[in-house]
Amino acid sequence: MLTPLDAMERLVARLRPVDAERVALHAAAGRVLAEAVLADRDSPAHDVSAMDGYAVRLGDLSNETLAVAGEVATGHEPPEMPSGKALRIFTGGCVPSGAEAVIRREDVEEAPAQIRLTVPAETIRAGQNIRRRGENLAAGAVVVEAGEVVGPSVMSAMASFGCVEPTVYRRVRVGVVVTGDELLDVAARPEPWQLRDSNGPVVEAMFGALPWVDWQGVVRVHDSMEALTEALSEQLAGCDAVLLTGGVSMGDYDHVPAAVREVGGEVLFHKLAIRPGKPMLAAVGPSGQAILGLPGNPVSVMVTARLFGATALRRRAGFSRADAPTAMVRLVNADEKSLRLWWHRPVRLVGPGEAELVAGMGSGDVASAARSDGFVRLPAEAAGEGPWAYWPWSV
Ligand SMILES: Nc1nc2c(c(=O)[nH]1)N[C@H]1C(S)=C(S)[C@@H](COP(=O)(O)OP(=O)(O)OC[C@H]3O[C@@H](n4cnc5c(N)ncnc54)[C@H](O)[C@@H]3O)O[C@H]1N2
Ligand code: MOO
Repeated sequence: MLTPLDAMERLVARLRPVDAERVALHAAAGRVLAEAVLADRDSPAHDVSAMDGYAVRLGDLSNETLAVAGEVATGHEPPEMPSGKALRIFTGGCVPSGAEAVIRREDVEEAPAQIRLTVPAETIRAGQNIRRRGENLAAGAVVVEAGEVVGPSVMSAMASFGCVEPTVYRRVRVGVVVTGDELLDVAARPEPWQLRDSNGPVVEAMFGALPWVDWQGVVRVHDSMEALTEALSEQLAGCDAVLLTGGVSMGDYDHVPAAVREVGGEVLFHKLAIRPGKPMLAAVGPSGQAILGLPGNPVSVMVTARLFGATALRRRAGFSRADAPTAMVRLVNADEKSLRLWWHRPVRLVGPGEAELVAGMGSGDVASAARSDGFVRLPAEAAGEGPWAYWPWSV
């Protein structure tokens, strides 16, 4: 049986990013860059002061005191450096040509029109407290590669380098088909043989509000081949990725594998060496859509959506790092249990790099899962405290 690592590789290899579009900078927050951001000028664009202080020529420091000729005004072209005098300068101010160092305010005694050094003149070196033009990056260089998400740090660079209308991937249209005759709306009062649909809301909570997702909604269908095929092809017509829940294992009413084939899906894998979620299916639709059949048990849906759903959507969204695990944690209450499958166990974070296993009754136990922050992965046959790869439930 396929390992989750091989399955992930197969999935990523067969999916392609959606098209790109240009958007205004403010609308690019949270979106994925489809083109690299380039520096439109040197950074910094001029030699600048790293401190509040005084710009000086080194040769003038032998004098006991130095007259202050004026200041370098912020936001203006710097004046010429006068000889035999200092210029007051502020952090980020452009260093006048001819100035060789900036002396910090706290290293001088300040009088209204002159300064006196309070540190030995020999300790002031050429270039001291000056950040050189282009020392961060030269004009034309790549600041951020395509495939990165526009978070606060990327936004800062884009604004600084005048990226007025960046090219980003368009948002990935995601739809969901939830299957099961036993399922009712959350507002319903179920009989003991019925259930409220929790998988639809779970998948929506995981992906629906992401800035790079265009949420197309959840449709619920009965366990009939006709109803399922119709719902799936309707969702595929308007989506870049469709997630199905339930109906993917061995039961007489598990129509998902047949329906996926019926609508022209090419199955990439069906059944993985994982718990929970072993019956999982992945396919590619006729126009490159990601199709995932997530096993119906609620915790299986949470785990497989977080692992394979997130990766498939990120790949379609254009992320260069589609399947990076987020962190490693050590278990503070490890046991010696292991499986011949790759085991995903709910945990609660208890400290930096530390997590606690949350006891539960398996993949139908939503009450226990609700006390966890995410899950760890133990490879087949592995046991003990780890550290293990950890995924938070939230993407
Ligand atoms: N003979 C076998 N039977 C099963 C196997 C197997 O390998 N051989 N695998 C088991 C595993 S593991 C899982 S997981 C389940 C997954 O099966 P399905 O994807 O076909 O899921 P369903 O049978 O439709 O549902 C399973 C379970 O989850 C509940 N469910 C379904 N949808 C929802 C929803 N939207 N909200 C809340 N709960 C939901 C459903 O009522 C069932 O209780 O198969 C095992 N069987
Ligand atoms: O592995 Mo299933 O996914 O037990 O619920």
